[in-house]
Amino acid sequence: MSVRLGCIADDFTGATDLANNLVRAGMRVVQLIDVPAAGTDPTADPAADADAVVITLKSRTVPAAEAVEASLRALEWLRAAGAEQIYFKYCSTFDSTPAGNIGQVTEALMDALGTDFTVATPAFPDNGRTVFKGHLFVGDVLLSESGMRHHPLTPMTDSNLVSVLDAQTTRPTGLIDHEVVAQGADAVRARIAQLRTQGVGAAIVDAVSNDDLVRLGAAVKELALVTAGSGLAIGLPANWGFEPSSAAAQLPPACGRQAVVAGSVSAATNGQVREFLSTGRPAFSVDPLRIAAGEDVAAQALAFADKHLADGPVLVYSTESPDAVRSVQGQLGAAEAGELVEQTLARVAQGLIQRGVRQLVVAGGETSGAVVQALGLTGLRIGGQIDPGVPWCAAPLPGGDTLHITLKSGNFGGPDFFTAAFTLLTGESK
Ligand SMILES: Nc1ncnc2c1ncn2[C@@H]1O[C@H](COP(=O)(O)OP(=O)(O)OP(=O)(O)O)[C@@H](O)[C@H]1O
Ligand SMILES: O=C(O)[C@@H](O)C(=O)CO
Repeated sequence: MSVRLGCIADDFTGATDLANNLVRAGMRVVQLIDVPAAGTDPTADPAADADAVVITLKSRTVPAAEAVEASLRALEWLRAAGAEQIYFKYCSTFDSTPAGNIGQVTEALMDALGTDFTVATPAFPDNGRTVFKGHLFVGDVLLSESGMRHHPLTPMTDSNLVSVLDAQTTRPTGLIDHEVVAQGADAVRARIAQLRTQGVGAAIVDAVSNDDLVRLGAAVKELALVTAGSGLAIGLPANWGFEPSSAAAQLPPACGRQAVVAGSVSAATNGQVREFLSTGRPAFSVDPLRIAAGEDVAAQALAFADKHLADGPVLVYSTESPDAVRSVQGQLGAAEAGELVEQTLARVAQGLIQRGVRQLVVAGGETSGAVVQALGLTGLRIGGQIDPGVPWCAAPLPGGDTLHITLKSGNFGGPDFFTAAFTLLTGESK
């Protein structure tokens, strides 16, 4: 059987978030890290029995030309695997800047697919992301009033997604508003036909509930390309007859030591770090200025971990308040600080695996990308959901052992995520 849905995710936490929603909507999903090497036969690999394949890229904050090139390579592979529809997954907070990459990648995929129209919606109501009149809300506040206004790489200061996307595209951007979505799939299809005659390339779609996403899913059945956060995955699989299922893939039993590596500076991760510290468990703070000064901070973190790993989860974090992050960025530059921290945390993760960690929580999309690449993981099996958008996954390590890993989006997860995740995995009470 060939792949129904081919997905391209612009970061690592986002890819597992999407895979999780597709699994829960009844699809068998394979998540691949990066595009398989040229010459790999798509029918001779695990994608052969998958209903959906999610290709994981780290293309959210790289220069737009690089993101386009990687996305087109992924598209080519997915089409060769037989994908009938393409899903470009970006962040539920629409993380991008006028320089990209959501609009630029969307248009490149449209051109390659020879299609003149697509939809765009980051709505994910289960995680408080709703879109109304084209404006994105995070919980009860507009995007521009949420913690995302301080994001170190993609500060989101405009909540009007029509204007945000329009600044990134050559074709005009339109809106399918809630009044239309509420009327059902036929009304959405009629609006799409109207927008097409007006030359609109992509339309932001309002959605404030899962029912809206189900209606939208049915309406976009015939589109070659859809673009969204993970929420639309709630509504799409039904187009092929899949039904929601709570039977996520069973992962093998977890063993080994436990650790958390947090490089996210989002509001939810800040709360989770505070909560972990309040329990008195061992935690090591990574200071970017020390890395920049030439100290071997990764070695210091691992020496700290050596003392505590035998007693339970150890946290290594660079998570800081927005003010502290701004101050570091002012001294080092935002991209440079990000890169230094990511590379250090990736080395820490490698060292933790060498020290017997087999249950690893990673917080932050960019951070997850750096860690997964450093660990040489090539694919993830999706297991049970810890919190909306965050499943446990399993991956073979290059040495043959199984690593249980969860890639937590910066703003996802409850306050006690860093301990609750292990409790769920091992079935032990706290
Ligand atoms: N103390 C710090 N000072 C400056 N930059 C930091 C600091 N800690 C982390 N960073 C950088 O900030 C960026 C955080 O991005 P990341 O994607 O990992 O987290 P996030 O944006 O919260 O998560 P998500 O993308 O899943 O929402 C990374 O590049 C990281 O290296
Ligand atoms: O959509 C989201 O918010 C997440 O899956 C994500 O992409 C965070 O990086």
